[in-house]
Amino acid sequence: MVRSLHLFRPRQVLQLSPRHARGRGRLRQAHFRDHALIRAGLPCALPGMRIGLLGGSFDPAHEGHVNISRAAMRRFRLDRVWWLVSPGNPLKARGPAPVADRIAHARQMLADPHMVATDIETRLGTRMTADTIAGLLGIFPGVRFVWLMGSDNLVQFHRWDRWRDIAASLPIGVLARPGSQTAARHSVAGRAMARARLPLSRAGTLATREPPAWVLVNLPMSPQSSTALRQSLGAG
Ligand SMILES: Nc1ncnc2c1ncn2[C@@H]1O[C@H](COP(=O)(O)OP(=O)(O)OP(=O)(O)O)[C@@H](O)[C@H]1O
Ligand SMILES: O=C(O)c1ccc[n+]([C@@H]2O[C@H](COP(=O)([O-])O)[C@@H](O)[C@H]2O)c1
Repeated sequence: MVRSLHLFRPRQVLQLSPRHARGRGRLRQAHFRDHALIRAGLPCALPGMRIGLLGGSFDPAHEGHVNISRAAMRRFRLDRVWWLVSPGNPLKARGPAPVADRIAHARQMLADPHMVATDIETRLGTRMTADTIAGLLGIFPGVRFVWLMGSDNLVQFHRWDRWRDIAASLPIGVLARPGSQTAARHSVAGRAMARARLPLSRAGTLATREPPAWVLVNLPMSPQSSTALRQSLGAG
């Protein structure tokens, strides 16, 4: 574990340097003071590995998250899926449960060693996905990251900070969620990225595609949601 990382304040840790603008995409790769130090507290990843990043509040984690992670591994031929348990969604007014509690519960949900629940955003001091991705691209050069999201997230993706830069920086795998596939296809981001959409038959190549590239896959869907779980816990 990286203890000394917490001595840095987030702004000091993440410095987006123009000199680091090269790379696969348009997000400037983050220049961290000490990549080795930060990497020591993160999961291991080697150049060439295909890693899916599932960002979320996980408040709490549920079978729907596990279901799409398994599907993403299989359909996009990923080596790993990392859950990025968010310190707090920038678009959600209500703050989630403490991040340590959410991570502990998320880890209990995961039995597959190829999937890990991480506190990467807490370690990097990032909240905006664009900053998190810039950080990871800088720390893990050569790793083929894929951003994963449920189709409900694509519907409001155009409200995310620098969403076009995110789409230009890594491929995106969208997994069907009940009730939102059509809205996702017709969303602002879905229409803006229409020409970069891959046919389903190419989903297995997603991780090696130059961004922008995305695909929407169907799967046996799970109706689970954290909101419903919180409500049933509240009612209980
Ligand atoms: N049942 C599901 N099917 C498909 N995708 C899902 C499902 N549940 C969550 N996701 C996706 O997982 C990611 C993280 O979701 P999140 O942690 O917000 O869970 P949630 O159930 O959507 O929570 P909430 O109800 O609080 O909004 C998002 O990309 C979301 O679209
Ligand atoms: O960067 C942004 O502007 C942004 C806005 C909304 C959501 N996100 C990310 O989207 C992911 C899903 O969030 P959530 O709360 O719907 O689980 C999570 O990683 C958030 O940090 C990111």
